[in-house]
Amino acid sequence: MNCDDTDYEVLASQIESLLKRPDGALQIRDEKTRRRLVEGARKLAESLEFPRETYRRIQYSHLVLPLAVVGVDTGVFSALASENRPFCSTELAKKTGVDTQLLRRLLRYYQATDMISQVAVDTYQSSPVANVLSSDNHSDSLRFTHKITAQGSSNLPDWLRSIQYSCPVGVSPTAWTSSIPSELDPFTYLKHNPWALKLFQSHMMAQRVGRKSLMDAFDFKKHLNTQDISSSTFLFVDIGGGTGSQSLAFRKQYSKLPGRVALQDRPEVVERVKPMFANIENIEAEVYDFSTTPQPIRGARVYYMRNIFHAWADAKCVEILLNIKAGMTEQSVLMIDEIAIPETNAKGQAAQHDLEVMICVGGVERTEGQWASLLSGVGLIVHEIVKYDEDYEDALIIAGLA
Ligand SMILES: C[S@@+](CC[C@H](N)C(=O)[O-])C[C@H]1O[C@@H](n2cnc3c(N)ncnc32)[C@H](O)[C@@H]1O
Repeated sequence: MNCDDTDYEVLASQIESLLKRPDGALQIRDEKTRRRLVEGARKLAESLEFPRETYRRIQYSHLVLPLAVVGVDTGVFSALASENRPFCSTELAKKTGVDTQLLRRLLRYYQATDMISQVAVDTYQSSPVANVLSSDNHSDSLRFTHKITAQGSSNLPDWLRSIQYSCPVGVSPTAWTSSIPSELDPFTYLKHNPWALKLFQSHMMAQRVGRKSLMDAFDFKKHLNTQDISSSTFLFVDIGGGTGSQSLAFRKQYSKLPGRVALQDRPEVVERVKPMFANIENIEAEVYDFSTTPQPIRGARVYYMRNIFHAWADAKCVEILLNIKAGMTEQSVLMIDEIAIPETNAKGQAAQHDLEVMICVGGVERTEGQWASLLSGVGLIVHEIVKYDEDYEDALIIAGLA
């Protein structure tokens, strides 16, 4: 027994027996408890490490992403996930065309990093994570991070030195575009590289899987000014709506409300979305540039923007906000669906997103205070900040004309 009364032998045995249970996490029904355990176990594991072990963990972290991409590209993960049974390396080599000797080394790494499990000598089985990595959106999301964000993060030390460690918000080229290198701004680069746009859109969708949905957490009907709504009223304008997931979710959830839903985005994005909207009533997609053009739809009830402002510096956000404000009337609200970072104890997810947008687009995730001052600077007043997913610091910032 230790002096702090914790019997570490017993604790270690309990943890080991929990780990032997198949699908252990699924047995914890209470989500709050599950998340507390995830966070507690992670912190405990890290606090138990000697500094030399932490150093090695950090040093070898660069292997995880490229090796996961190899697992996706070779079809190793999807081959394992195709059946709920173990496979030996020769069978997997036949299925994937990967040399058996190389495959054995890869499989050893995947089991050591818990991407798959090993059930006997030279015998491996899929795991929940390998099953997820086999899905198209997640595979492409990994490829996006590998081909784009990771190029920028490798370049980060040199890039930050080259800008004398100044705050890189709005700095162009970004850590990523200077690594390609490209003179194009990030979104124009995507336009000229359809392969990258496809990966980016998959990344956007995969990032949201399993996260709390705004449509479930927030009752738009309660906040919508539904007076005088007619079939021609614009209810929900999804500015920079991307793949259309939020426009579609809103239309589905409020199918009984009369009125129109519109998605606005760049031409190459609208072109992809239009066929998806073709057979759905009261939903449309139009080309609109929020940087240069005053909002053409006047008096919509909700102007909704998810993950837009974090790509831009304050000066550019002011231009975008003034363009939206030009369309707003007293009946309108602006709803910004983004991270609002707390001043203390920000979660890892939010801190990671902040660096991702810094690297890729020279952007920034803002604190609640930064949101309020940005909006008041253009004559908009924050009515309410609804935090709907504490783990990601996801928030809905609702503002109206001052
Ligand atoms: C990070 S994505 C967010 C997409 C979507 N709102 C979501 O949350 O899934 C940013 C979106 O802004 C669009 N965008 C970038 N610059 C734009 C501009 N000047 N005018 C209109 N849309 C723009 C991009 O094409 C992309 O679809």
